[in-house]
Amino acid sequence: MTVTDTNSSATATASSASEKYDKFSTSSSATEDDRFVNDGTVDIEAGTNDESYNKFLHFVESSDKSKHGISEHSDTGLLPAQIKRSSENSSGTDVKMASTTESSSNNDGNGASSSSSPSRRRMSTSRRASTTEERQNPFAFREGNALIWRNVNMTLKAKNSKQTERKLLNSVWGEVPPGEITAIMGPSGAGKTSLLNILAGRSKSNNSLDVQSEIRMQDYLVDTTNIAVRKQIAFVAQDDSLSFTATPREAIRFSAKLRLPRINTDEEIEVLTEKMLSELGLIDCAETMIGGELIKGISGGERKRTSVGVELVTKPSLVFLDEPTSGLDSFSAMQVIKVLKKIANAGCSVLFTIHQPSSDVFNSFDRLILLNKGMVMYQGPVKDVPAFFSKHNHPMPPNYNPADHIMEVAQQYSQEQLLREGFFAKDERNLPEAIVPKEEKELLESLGVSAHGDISDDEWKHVGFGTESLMLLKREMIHTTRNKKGVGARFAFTTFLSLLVGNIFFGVGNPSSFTNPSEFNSHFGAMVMILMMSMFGTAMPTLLSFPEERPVFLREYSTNHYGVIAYFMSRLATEALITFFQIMVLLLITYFMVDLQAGFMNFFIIEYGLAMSSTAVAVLLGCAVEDPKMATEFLPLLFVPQLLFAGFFVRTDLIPAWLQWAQYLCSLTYGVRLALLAEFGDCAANENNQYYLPGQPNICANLLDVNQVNEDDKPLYWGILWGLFLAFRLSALALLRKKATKFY
Ligand SMILES: Nc1ncnc2c1ncn2[C@@H]1O[C@H](COP(=O)(O)OP(=O)(O)OP(=O)(O)O)[C@@H](O)[C@H]1O
Repeated sequence: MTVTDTNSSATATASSASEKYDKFSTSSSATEDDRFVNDGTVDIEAGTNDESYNKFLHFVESSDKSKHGISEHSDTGLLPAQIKRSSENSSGTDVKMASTTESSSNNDGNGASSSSSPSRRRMSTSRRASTTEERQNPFAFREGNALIWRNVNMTLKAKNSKQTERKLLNSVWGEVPPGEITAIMGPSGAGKTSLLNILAGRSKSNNSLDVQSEIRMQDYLVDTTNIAVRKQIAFVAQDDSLSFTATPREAIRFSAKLRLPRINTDEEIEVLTEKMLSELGLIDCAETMIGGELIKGISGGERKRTSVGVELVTKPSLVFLDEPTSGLDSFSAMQVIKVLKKIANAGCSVLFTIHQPSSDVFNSFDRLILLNKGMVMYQGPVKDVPAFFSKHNHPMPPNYNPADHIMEVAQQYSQEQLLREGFFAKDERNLPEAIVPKEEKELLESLGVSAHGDISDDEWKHVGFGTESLMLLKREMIHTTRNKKGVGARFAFTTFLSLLVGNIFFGVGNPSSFTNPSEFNSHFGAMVMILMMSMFGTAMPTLLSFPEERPVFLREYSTNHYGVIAYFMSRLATEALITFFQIMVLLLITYFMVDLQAGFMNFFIIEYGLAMSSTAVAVLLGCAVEDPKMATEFLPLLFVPQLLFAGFFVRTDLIPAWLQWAQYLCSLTYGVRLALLAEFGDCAANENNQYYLPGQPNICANLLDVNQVNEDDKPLYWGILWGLFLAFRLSALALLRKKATKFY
């Protein structure tokens, strides 16, 4: 496939768009439009044409600022705490939001300047024409979202009266303008990742931490922990949570297909994917599996670049990256930074943390936020760094990496001395009052306009539930076939254990050689053993695999790949298929070796129902725990109650009354009852059965009686078995959805 450089067209588009911005910002129409309600918020529903936006702009800029202030009556559910704080802090003056693209050259580390507000301009654009060429271009123009923050505080709470609280971030402030790349640097432990996580909505107050922040996208006050807002931010985390059986090409294509509007054809997505791979130097390894602990795959650097590609291919307008160059050699690091620059040139706001950049990499940043012990030591354009450090007694040594120099200053001198020398400038920006959107929809409409052009609402939407489910299912199937070690081990163990059980209980199911009751007990024992094998053999891998795949799911869900239901359904379909084959293997060996009496298919259906039902419990437990190691701790919780309440160690009516309800949660109980009816139902009904011993009671009937099995209750047993399946699956779905939405 040929890959052409289309960046020039992106630049051309960008400049035409900025002309458009300028035109908007000089608009003089001053009448109040019907779309603007009295509190100054905009009614998106009423129309989004440019003329209306011009009016809105003029209205915003000329009317009483208090109209745009923070409304105590906002029903968005966003930032109730911050609404109050913002009202208190707000200057109420008529100064526009700082745009750092034109920062003054005598910057004193506070990066504030006074160009026209990017956020106001941003509101004035509509979806533009979208061409195939644009859709195939990873660097097509998009309308960036300025991110501005202040008063970001993070405090480690004191655990007891002897401890004191520890400020991890102290009144941190800053901004990420569209069209620029902003690096966060600082010594280890300075708070870089903490700041990035707070801005990206991935950190929130909890028992040990107190987190406060005031974050704006454009002029809108936002709660980035709100999942709807968080989905607007592309985030590349430090740990690359990628599906380990996918290839870089598949991972990037998957992200593009699910996250770009449906107007993008498969062909366009193919070209886009190839361009992204080429830009990131991933063509050579595009067909190699990403790999993980069990499978050797692409290198760490290639994995990192794949993570970057997965996010950038969606043409985000705001992207955060946590150490995108860690583990990369200087050439690859520069390659990544160049791609970030191109994305920024296309209108995106880019913010990332970085450790020890080379001087070339450092000089290619537009802006720098230098954190030291949780405080902003410097904030502003990178080109102003040498002058700033010289002015404050630490001139750059000649021929020295500026990044090394500023890190040395930050680490060698005490915070008090640096304060005396004039570092740690206070936030002197004069921000306008923030707008609190009336509805979440209003905020999302105003932030969500992107590079996808002037297209209909239908084409603008992402792919639907059907495509999401199919793509997920396809990926799950590929994962299963490629995960040879994992799936292979599952089938190998099943075969081995089946052969073991088959040999130990060889022929015990055949009553023709029956001479004494102990042989009958072996028959019953073999049946129960096969049931337990099918149950634990399928539930255990599921319990362990769910937490393993959890980081991938959480990343993809929180970055708008698909919904929880589509994910859940595709997992269910894959599990159902694997379970089918696993039970088939198990029964093909044990059924015939043990010589069971129930019909093969009859027994298969019971085994399958039991396995699916027990897997549902495993999925629920798997959703509840956060890491695979913790999942192994949960294994006894999966097994022991099943054995206790199954009825073959102790009759269920002998269990204390206050605990008897638990038997209805144990699928093994009902699997055993159904299997007993299938295996021994006929002989229980027939006094002269093959197990008959003269002078002895009907032992088949006795076995059913001891286990409280009643032929008439068969539909009830099936109902409970499938009812448990449904109940546990739905609970797991609800839990997963809750966890995904509250993922920090
Ligand atoms: N959840 C937490 N509980 C306790 N302390 C925390 C927590 N999160 C961060 N910290 C502390 O906050 C400080 C800043 O951590 P952070 O990871 O943000 O630093 P960093 O600048 O990214 O460091 P590095 O460059 O080493 O990754 C550290 O001292 C860290 O121990």
